[in-house]
Amino acid sequence: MSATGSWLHVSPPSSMSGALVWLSATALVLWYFYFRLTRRRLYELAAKIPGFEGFPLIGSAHVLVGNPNAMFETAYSLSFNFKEGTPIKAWFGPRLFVALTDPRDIEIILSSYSHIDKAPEYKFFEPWLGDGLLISTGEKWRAHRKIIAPTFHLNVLKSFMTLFNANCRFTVEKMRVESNEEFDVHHYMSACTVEILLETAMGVDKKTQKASGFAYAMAVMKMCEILHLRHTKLWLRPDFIFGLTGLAKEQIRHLKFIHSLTENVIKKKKEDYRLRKNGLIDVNQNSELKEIENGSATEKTEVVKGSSFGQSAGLTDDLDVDDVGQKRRQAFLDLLVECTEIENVLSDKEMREQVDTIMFEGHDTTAAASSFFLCVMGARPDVQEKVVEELEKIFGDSDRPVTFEDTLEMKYMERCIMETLRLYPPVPMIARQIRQETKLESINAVLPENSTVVIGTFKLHRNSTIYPNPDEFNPDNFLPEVTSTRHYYAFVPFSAGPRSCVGRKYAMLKLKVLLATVLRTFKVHSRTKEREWRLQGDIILKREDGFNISLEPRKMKTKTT
Ligand code: HEM
Repeated sequence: MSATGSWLHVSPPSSMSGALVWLSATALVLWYFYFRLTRRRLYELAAKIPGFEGFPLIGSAHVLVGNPNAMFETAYSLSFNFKEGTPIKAWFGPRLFVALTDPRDIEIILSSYSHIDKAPEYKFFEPWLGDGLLISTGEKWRAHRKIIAPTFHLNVLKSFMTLFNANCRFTVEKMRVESNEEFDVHHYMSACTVEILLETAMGVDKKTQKASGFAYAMAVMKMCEILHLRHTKLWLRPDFIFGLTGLAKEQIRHLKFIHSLTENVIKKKKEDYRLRKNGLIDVNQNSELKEIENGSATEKTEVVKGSSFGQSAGLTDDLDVDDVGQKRRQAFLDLLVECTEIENVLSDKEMREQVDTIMFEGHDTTAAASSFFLCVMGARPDVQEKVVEELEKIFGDSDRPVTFEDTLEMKYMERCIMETLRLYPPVPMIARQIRQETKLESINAVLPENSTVVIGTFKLHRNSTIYPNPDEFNPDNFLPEVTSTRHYYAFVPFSAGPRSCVGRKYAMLKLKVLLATVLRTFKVHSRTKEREWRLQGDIILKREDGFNISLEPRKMKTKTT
């Protein structure tokens, strides 16, 4: 017998392993008590919040086991077990999540500069968006927001009108091939919104790009699916496990493609900048913007009523500051290049992160919004006819492009866009990490430090105590006399407060030009009623069954330029 064998013989395996099991169990119990003790305050505060207690250790994580696409609808139906507007808690492993759907509670979080930290779930975006505006926090976020917000000022947006029109007309012409068959309109909307972003905020000609807008949008869609899986499947959260899966390889492939587009855009822009600096190409590239800056355009400053979302109820923020004439206004990437090349306030890496962020946030959200809008038009011919009547009043028989002034007249269409964003908010929820105990308004309870707050936008927008018949599409929900009496935080498709969407005015203007161009050209039909749509909330709200519509031409070809 070997020496090892005799040693084993002296200490029988059963008693050895028994002792080990006993020791481990004792250590585990002690650790568990210590763990509970250090979190006593968290449990005390959580006990006052209604919701799901779940099982020991895993909480409600078992709910996440099913089909990730069905999860959104499952969570929504579970919320009906509680009184409308009440905060709802759920434990996922040791983490406490509290969903807020009362406007008063939502205001406490969104209006505050203390609650600007994003939840840890946003970190899965990092390989893609780095520390861009969507994810960053603290001083970095503040400094970058100050640089970026003015690039979406109304005067910059007005200078994009020609490009909005040209790209929307181009898309509409492409859609003619669909004849009367049903097709997924989201494909067209996402390609169009990517290309518009390239040509406006980024200021590059889409034809100079190797990849098509559609290919970019598809890679983004795949990335959202992967991120959604990481959010919902707890075992995919640790990087080392995720790294072993095929999904990680897929992610690398999609990111390579996505980043190559943004790198190309930046390269092109920097080349143009250097040529301009050396006087080799025209400095006044964006002549429309130049005209507006010089004051040769119709008006210098104005208060825009209606079309400029976010100015209601007297609430202004960094997008609404009107200091035109004192500051030179530039489009997004023009300014960022100057910040890296001249002012040195932004590194190349930071610039790329912001370009990736704007490319993602700026296209997928508006693609979803415009697709939902067109599906609603198909499902509600009565509403569609009223939108078209308004367009006919504005344009008559003319085939002319949409002007900024026209968009101010599209009041009914604007209400329909708002109503679409109410029922189908492209960002159906937002999550923040709470760094200090925070008293709630709707119930006598306090959010514990380090809990995760979920702003349940989709649920909030369908609260029957705020919106009568909440599931019915009713543009009158946005009549001025109705909105003026509603809590400002009862409608937050663009979030609100200091971290609200920087692109909201851009989005509203682009949506009006795009949707007016489609509806001036086609009558939209849909075979399915809204109640039959299957919604999927993977980062951006979508229709799992596809945004299927068919088109009937209203008139002859539109001009493509
Ligand atoms: C219908 C269209 C849009 C909707 C519904 C929408 C919605 C939102 C929401 C809800 C947030 C807050 C997200 C969070 O806190 O997790 C947000 C942030 C943001 N959005 Fe949008 N968005 C839209 C269009 C755009 C466009 C067109 C752009 C840019 C061109 C844009 C750029 C951004 C950026 C950069 C942020 C981060 C802001 C910050 O944290 O300071 N969005 N958006």
